Amino acid sequence: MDEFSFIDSITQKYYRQSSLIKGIGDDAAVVRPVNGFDMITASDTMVEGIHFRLTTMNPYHIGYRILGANLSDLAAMGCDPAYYMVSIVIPKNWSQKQLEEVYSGMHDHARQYQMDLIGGDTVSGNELVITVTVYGYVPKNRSRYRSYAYEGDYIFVTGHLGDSAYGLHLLLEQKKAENRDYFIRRHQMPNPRVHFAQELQSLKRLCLNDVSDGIASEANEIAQASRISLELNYSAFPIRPEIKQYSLEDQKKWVLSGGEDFELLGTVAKEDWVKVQAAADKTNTKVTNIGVVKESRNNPQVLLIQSNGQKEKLKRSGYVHL
Ligand SMILES: Nc1ncnc2c1ncn2[C@@H]1O[C@H](COP(=O)(O)OP(=O)(O)O)[C@@H](O)[C@H]1O
Ligand SMILES: Cc1ncc(C[n+]2csc(CCOP(=O)(O)OP(=O)(O)O)c2C)c(N)n1
Ligand SMILES: [Mg+2]
Ligand SMILES: [Mg+2]
Ligand SMILES: [Mg+2]
Repeated sequence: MDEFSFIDSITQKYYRQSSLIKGIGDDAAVVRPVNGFDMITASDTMVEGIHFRLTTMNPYHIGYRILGANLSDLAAMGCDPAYYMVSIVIPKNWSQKQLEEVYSGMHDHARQYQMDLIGGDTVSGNELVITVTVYGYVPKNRSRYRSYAYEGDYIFVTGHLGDSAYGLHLLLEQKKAENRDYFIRRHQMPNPRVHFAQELQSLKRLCLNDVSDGIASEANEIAQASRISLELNYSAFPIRPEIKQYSLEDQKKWVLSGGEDFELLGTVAKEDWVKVQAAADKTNTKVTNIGVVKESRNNPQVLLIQSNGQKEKLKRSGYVHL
């Protein structure tokens, strides 16, 4: 199949979003945003050998996960997903079927949020590299910045931490384990918290960051951006019992800096905590209060309170590319 029939094959028969004027097929796509909304855009890349190996993910998972990583950034801005664009470098030894599976993973994930594929680029090369750019809308001035944490806020996190990194560990070590399939699925098919964040759009102020590199990293990003300190209670962290069976050192490696949880880390005024709990109930999302925000303008940092009450400075220990 040549490049042009490939593009034909991935073009949607119809589009779901009413703000789309022109999708795939011209020099660029055209969107007419609705008044009263801000447009949000984010981009993430997956590279063979860095984000996956053919032993850790099949082509369907690659598609599902790359859209998931991008959706997670949209969720962290509190936004409604609308569009995505895909730029792909395809290795010469990849079959048409493998390529179709990558797109099928993206399509299936996109359909859950009524997103449309509106463009991209196709190039051949030596290893698979896929970049997805997403677009969405948020009611004017309701974006959820990392700089929105205030002294006295409750800190919360969705879902469980460490599942994906533990799943990757089981895949790489080819280990048998209790509920192995669950952890592997959490690695291969993440569940970004889009609906939960949408449900909170009525809140005037909310600070959100998605956990892609590891909570140690994202918590520090919030502390720096908001110029406050986060005090986190390790004993309150939502960690699966299968992970808790391991030594504290192993646990922390997965839970604090394993990355790819694609959960949301947030802070909210104490009086709005009940609204966060209600949004969690409504969208079937687990949410856990894991600490409080402290004043610290001159020395923003993250402190981890151990089960014995001792406080330790939590450094930015998540995944770093360069
Ligand atoms: N190569 C780049 N060129 C321009 N902006 C970039 C580049 N890489 C990252 N960014 C921007 O830097 C910020 C942080 O990026 P990143 O750490 O990848 O965010 P996230 O972890 O949320 O995906 C974002 O605003 C992103 O758009
Ligand atoms: C084979 C393999 N080795 C290691 C990892 C772990 N890993 C790769 S990238 C990454 C961090 C998340 O990716 P990044 O591109 O930094 O996402 P972003 O923060 O930009 O959303 C992690 C934990 C993996 N997923 N697969
Ligand atoms: Mg990124
Ligand atoms: Mg992010
Ligand atoms: Mg990201």
